[in-house]
Amino acid sequence: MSKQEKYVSPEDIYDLQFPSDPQISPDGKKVIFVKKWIHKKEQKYYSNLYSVDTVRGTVVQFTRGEQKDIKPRWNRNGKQLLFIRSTQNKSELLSFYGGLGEPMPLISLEDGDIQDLAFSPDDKWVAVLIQKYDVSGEDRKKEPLKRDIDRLFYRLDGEGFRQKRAVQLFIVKSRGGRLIPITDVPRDVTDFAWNHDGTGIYYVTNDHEDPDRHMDEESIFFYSLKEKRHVRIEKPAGPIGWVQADPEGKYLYFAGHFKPGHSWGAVNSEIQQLHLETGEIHSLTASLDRTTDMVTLGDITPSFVKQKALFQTSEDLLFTVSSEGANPLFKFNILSGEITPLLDGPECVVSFSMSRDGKNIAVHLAQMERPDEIWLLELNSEKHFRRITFLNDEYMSSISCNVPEEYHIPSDNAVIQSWVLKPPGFNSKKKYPLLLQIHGGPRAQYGYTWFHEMQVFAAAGFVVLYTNPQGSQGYGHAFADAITGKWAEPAMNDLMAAVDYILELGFVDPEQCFVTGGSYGGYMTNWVISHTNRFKGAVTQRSICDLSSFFGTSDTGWDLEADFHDVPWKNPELYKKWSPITYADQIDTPLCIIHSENDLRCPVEQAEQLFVRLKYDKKPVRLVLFPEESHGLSRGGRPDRRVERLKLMLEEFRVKS
Ligand SMILES: CSCC[C@H](NC=O)C(=O)N[C@@H](CO)C(=O)O
Repeated sequence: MSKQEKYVSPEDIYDLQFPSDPQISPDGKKVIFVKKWIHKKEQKYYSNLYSVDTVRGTVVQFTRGEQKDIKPRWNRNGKQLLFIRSTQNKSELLSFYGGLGEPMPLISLEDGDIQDLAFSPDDKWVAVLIQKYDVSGEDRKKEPLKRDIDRLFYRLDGEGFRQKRAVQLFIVKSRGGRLIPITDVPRDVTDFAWNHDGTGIYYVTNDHEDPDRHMDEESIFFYSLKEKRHVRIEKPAGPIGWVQADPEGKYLYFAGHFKPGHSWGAVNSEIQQLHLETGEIHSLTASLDRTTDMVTLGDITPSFVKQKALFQTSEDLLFTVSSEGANPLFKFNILSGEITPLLDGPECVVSFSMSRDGKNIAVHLAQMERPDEIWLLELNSEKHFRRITFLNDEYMSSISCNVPEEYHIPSDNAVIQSWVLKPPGFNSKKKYPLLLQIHGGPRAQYGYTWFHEMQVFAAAGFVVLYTNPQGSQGYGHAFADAITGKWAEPAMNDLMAAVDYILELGFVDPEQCFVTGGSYGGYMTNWVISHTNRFKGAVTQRSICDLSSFFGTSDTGWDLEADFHDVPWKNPELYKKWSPITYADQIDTPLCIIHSENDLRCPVEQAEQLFVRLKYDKKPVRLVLFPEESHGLSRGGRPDRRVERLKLMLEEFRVKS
């Protein structure tokens, strides 16, 4: 087989390299990053730290072994590097001092998980977030005799029954010593930041008296190390993504909004500047009408990464937003209020870090042309952006694949950004089968990432169409909010407009159109096939078909109230109207239902209901369940199950085409 004849296959996830979290040294000379890898025999993911020299480009493996090494963080003089290591039985905060030798443990826990860390401004202390377990040691693996549930938010997808002990903030001396607890709050501390001079720490928690019914009403506190006192920072109610102190100590910055009670993502998360003396709050990013959350979806690119805004100088704050399939990097000047783009190409800044002088910025970048790599933005006399890792080049040169083409498709009230990925060796005179992919969220976006799943289908001969219909994030508040109270409309209209548009181009066989989607995308797949017979086959994944039962069985199902402004027992008709299962008798499209047995976000009962209903009616339906897996099977599930899922979808569509 010649080099050009090898196409992307499901098994290629074993060949891909997954870099993330680049942390540039204060002098800008090297970047430490995390590289995730798959242990094929064990079918597990591990991660190690690597270092790349920003001048010579040499890459050195910093840590080795079958563990998860994450969150490398430099101190300010660049002499110490801390990171978190998780093994089967331990969670450790490890320290490299002087860059040589074996890392030494600062904290070693067998009864808890270390989740995050940050050096104090003088480097003498480290603040850490830790979740201690309810039970430790071997007992953790045993099932209890019974479970007494006394709260609404008692399970979390990917985790299971929630720990009773919340995530708390601690500090420890950076050279080692006793772990000192800072918080003892009933709910998780979800973010924190040292203040400008290291005399205290800001932290975020939900201290609402009914936090589970008010998950988007979070508070910020300041803990003074000298006075040993917690003070609430007054602000209007609303969710908070992260907090950041300013270098002068005058303001506090955080990401969020003040419209609680809205569905997640329907309102933009904006960067808020709070004047610490007057309490005045001002949104820095309102004029952009974009969310600062990273909501671009991918199956090898991480989504929903928390990236704080970082001060480049005492006047310039750097931050990212999600916009039109991209995640540009912007600079906000505190004095002039001017916002200037630093990176605004068709690409996604997933995360970034800065050298001490702010002139070198290490970027985890996603693009459509290649799987994610680490890049360096140099802001000296001229702006220079260059790639400094080439981890996936060997893989990319071994396969033949296309870059998606972008279309802007008119629909009733909007223009829908869409991408078409053509099969390798595409010939416009031929007619190809079409696969419409529908994303979940719903307030998320497809965008400029190299998407393994899309490439697999293109390699198998499909024209893959993926779009951001109304309800997606990245096009402003009104666009994201357009599906509120409805969910299926106007998204259905937009999706069909996109299919019609592509059919008009003449290279798709209208008799060979297929549809798939996951989560909300699965909901829309169910909706599509219960409202049109134009598709020859469908695969619905981790889907929702009955909003009413979803309300009570999903880990956060009651959040639907924010979307539908009502609850199912008071307005059953509304929930029925927008539930695809209501229209099940209209489904004639052959359907394959894929669901993970441990999906707590869209519980397996959703798949079961749809399957039994269609099977009872003798409709062409197949149910494929994946044991042990949670909602995130397609991007973080056991590797062989990820491969199997793709293979079975290919088989489903191939048999029918
Ligand atoms: C709002 S109900 C649950 C839908 C789910 N949202 C968050 O978990 C969803 O659509 N998820 C997407 C995006 O993460 C998915 O692809 O799983």
